[in-house]
Amino acid sequence: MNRSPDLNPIPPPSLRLQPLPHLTDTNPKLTPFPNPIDRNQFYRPPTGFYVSPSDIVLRHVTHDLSGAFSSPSPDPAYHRAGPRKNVYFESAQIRAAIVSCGGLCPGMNTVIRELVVGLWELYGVRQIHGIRAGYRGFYSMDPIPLNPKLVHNWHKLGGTVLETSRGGFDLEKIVDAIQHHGFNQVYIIGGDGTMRGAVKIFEEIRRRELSIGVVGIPKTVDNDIGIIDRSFGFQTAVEMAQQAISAAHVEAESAVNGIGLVKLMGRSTGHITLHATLSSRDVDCCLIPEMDFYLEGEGGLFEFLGRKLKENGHAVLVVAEGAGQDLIPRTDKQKEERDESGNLVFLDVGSWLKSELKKWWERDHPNELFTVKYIDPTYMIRAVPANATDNLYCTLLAHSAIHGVMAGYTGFVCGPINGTYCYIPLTEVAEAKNPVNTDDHKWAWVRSITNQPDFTKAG
Ligand SMILES: Nc1ncnc2c1ncn2[C@@H]1O[C@H](COP(=O)(O)OP(=O)(O)OP(=O)(O)O)[C@@H](O)[C@H]1O
Ligand SMILES: O=P(O)(O)OC[C@H]1O[C@](O)(CO)[C@@H](O)[C@@H]1O
Ligand SMILES: [Mg+2]
Repeated sequence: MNRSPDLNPIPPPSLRLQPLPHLTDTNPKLTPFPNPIDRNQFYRPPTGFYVSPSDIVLRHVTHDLSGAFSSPSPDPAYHRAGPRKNVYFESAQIRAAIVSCGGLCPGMNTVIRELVVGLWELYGVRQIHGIRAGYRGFYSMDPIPLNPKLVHNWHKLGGTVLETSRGGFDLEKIVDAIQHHGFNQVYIIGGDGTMRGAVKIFEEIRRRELSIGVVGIPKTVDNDIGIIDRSFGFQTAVEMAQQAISAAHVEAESAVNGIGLVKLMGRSTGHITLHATLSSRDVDCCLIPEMDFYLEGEGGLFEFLGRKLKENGHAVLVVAEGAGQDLIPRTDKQKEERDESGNLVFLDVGSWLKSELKKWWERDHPNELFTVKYIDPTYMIRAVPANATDNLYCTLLAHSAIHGVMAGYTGFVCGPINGTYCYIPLTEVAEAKNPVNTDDHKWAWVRSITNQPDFTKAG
């Protein structure tokens, strides 16, 4: 790790600045150049335009002055993102590669577009290539040359024009292909799995002592990546989920003993479900993977829904796809089933709940009307273009990534921490998870809105 005070300054003892890998760690002979933005007619950098390595962002901005909850270890701090006075690449020598991996997320195309436009306009890069269909595309398909004209309207499109895939991670073949094509900047857009793969690519590139910058741009509609404030596309997805919840509410309200059931994305985290619940106010019960629940008996889901139907005549239930997976009966084959990336394949908690609800009602209220309307908007909430806020976020992310790579940093991720864009070591992001904290005020707020049980009594 480059400990030169120029690149990784020594912070005061109360802070722990997370050092960033730099190309000069493995190639100390690399020399910096003045940033070509100096010559950019639109920017003409004013004083204070460039960010210096001593500009840092604190991970925690809230502090307890009483000291009751203060931690004895120093607070983590991160390098602030932004253009640096010096860069480690000559524009004409740059060959950049952009790849998108994993599931879709609103804003992927915006990030790609802005990487292309930013590299081209800010730094005069002309060799920019898109890698098709995720990691496997490095070694199995020809790269696509990209330019601002080609990508100019991509931010209006959902999905990823470059295409994406799961699986296909072959480290040797990927790094061989990066070398073969002469790429010296690699921009990797993806979720937690992608970031774990990016760490391996970064480490292999270091092992081979190649001067190639690797940056991860965290993409996860589930918002399951830690440290950063939130992932791009998440807000768009929450907004889309509102439509499904509203429809479920209308359907439930218009039936006798109507239940509106909505399943939302969220493999291991319930952020979409939680935020959609809090914004909608139509939800009577919110089930997330971080919280166990049970159906029968005192304090169970059926008892609660029965009470809601009696009081209001209808109820709306929103469930994250990863919730209740332990309750759904599985065959031995289903227990082993994984997708191409090794993620466990989930059973449909919505269909299962719908069928269990019907069985319960027929058993306990055989002569009363009852309706469950199940809405599964799964792909609709992520296959849309980003909203305005997410679009802006994607642009700033892409530009932050470019500035960091140009400055010679590598093996890092960019993202907002407390509203300020930062560079975070890739290894740290690949390990950090972001579960919903069911002990904090937000979850308490959900429970106060819904009055749902805490499911702590034995089922
Ligand atoms: N531990 C790992 N090491 C190397 N590569 C990995 C690892 N985990 C996942 N990958 C690769 O990363 C890519 C994307 O992984 P995955 O399908 O899990 O999606 P993701 O990046 O987590 O995105 P999301 O979950 O948001 O859809 C795949 O090509 C997969 O093979
Ligand atoms: O069907 P696909 O493309 O594998 O994606 C589904 C998964 O992708 C995600 O959106 C992100 O991991 C999960 O919520 C969901 O389980
Ligand atoms: Mg994932």
